[in-house]
Amino acid sequence: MSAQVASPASPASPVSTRRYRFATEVVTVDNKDDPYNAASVPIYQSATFKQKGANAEGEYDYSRSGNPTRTHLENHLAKIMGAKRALAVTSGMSALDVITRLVKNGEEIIAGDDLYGGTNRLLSFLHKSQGIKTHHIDTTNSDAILPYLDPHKTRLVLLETPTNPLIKIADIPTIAAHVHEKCPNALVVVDNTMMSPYLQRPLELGADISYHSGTKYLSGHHDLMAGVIGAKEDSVADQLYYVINATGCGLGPFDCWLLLRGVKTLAVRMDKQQATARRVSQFLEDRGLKVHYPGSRNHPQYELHSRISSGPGAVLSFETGDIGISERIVEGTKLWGISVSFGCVNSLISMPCKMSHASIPAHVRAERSLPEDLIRLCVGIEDADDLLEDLDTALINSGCLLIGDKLEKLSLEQQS
Ligand SMILES: Cc1ncc(COP(=O)(O)O)c(C=O)c1O
Ligand SMILES: N[C@@H](CCSC[C@H](N)C(=O)O)C(=O)O
Repeated sequence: MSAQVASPASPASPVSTRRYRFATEVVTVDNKDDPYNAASVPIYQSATFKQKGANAEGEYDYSRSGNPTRTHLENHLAKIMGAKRALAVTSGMSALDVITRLVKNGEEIIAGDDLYGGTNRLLSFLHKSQGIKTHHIDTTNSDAILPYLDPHKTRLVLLETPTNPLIKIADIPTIAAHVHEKCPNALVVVDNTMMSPYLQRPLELGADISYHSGTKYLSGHHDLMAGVIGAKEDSVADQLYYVINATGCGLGPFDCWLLLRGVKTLAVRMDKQQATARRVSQFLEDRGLKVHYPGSRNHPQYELHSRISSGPGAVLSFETGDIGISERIVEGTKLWGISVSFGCVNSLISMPCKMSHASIPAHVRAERSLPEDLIRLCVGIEDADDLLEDLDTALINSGCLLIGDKLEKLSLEQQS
């Protein structure tokens, strides 16, 4: 791929339209041009590609600009995301960094007030380093954005839905319609990491760009870092590609290969993880805990989420009302690994305020009503009964008392 231009005719451009259902398309990687009919796309572990002559540049010259393994991955991702073109970069944060480079000095971003800690950090950094302001709004209220939309300033509207970690839902079609009506030059960007393209399809719901931390569900095994950007229009994809080549954050061949391998099992992994997550959510609600999960009919936006997605996914969070109890629950589990991140085949447990969201200053977390005792669960593919038994033991041993079916906090006297 030429290093000089963001070529619309680059090998990453042609995208076949989806012909089969998702579970079929995701496992069907187009490799028909392979000279040896290799069943798995090879890893082109090469930084450079030779030319036949000084004026005879081939399809690829340098892996920062393009690499055949990356092209296969990007074409496959574009197909499953319903994107005109997809681009693979070194992490989810790198994907957001590339996207925010479309914002010029003096322009503004609008984002949610519940969002991944690293995203908040990057937006704060943009403000400090370049004066690019972000307005944080409540994305559960589709009209909350209206006073902030400015056709001369608004460049990006960034939605996480469900949000990390409070699992709030944004009405993508309604918000996108507001944005496009009032600010024709603004781009609606959806972080679709928690859902994956299997469960939610932002580009079909009105977004201009959808991006993912490929570190999570797309790869599924926590063995690589990656970011994926899908654009609805070639003109936007060309600008993003230009930034990727200019800054050198394209994903390396081995990680492209790992991601291409991992993504094939996305649908089966997600089905299993989601089925168990539904049980975990019910189990916690039955014990009287406040659970945040869009698969629960008690979630305030259950109907909305059911309209814009085809499932609730496998990340949920819950409150205990007491930081000490939460710590004991997290540390009392054996099967649930204490770890940041989600989307892995192994189940994980964490306390966002101490881990993934610790970079958000405590007073900002408080202003945004992020509970310090919140526990986040990322449900894996283990046996569901084992996971529930492990959680049950940790709950009982945490200082909670089971009264009937409900957990009650033990008084200090009772604990001693
Ligand atoms: C919702 C969300 N978006 C983006 C990211 C960033 O992804 P990465 O860790 O791959 O940079 C994360 C987590 O890190 C996340 O939770
Ligand atoms: N130390 C890291 C924390 C990464 S959190 C990863 C993931 N998005 C999650 O929500 O758990 C950092 O500061 O970025």
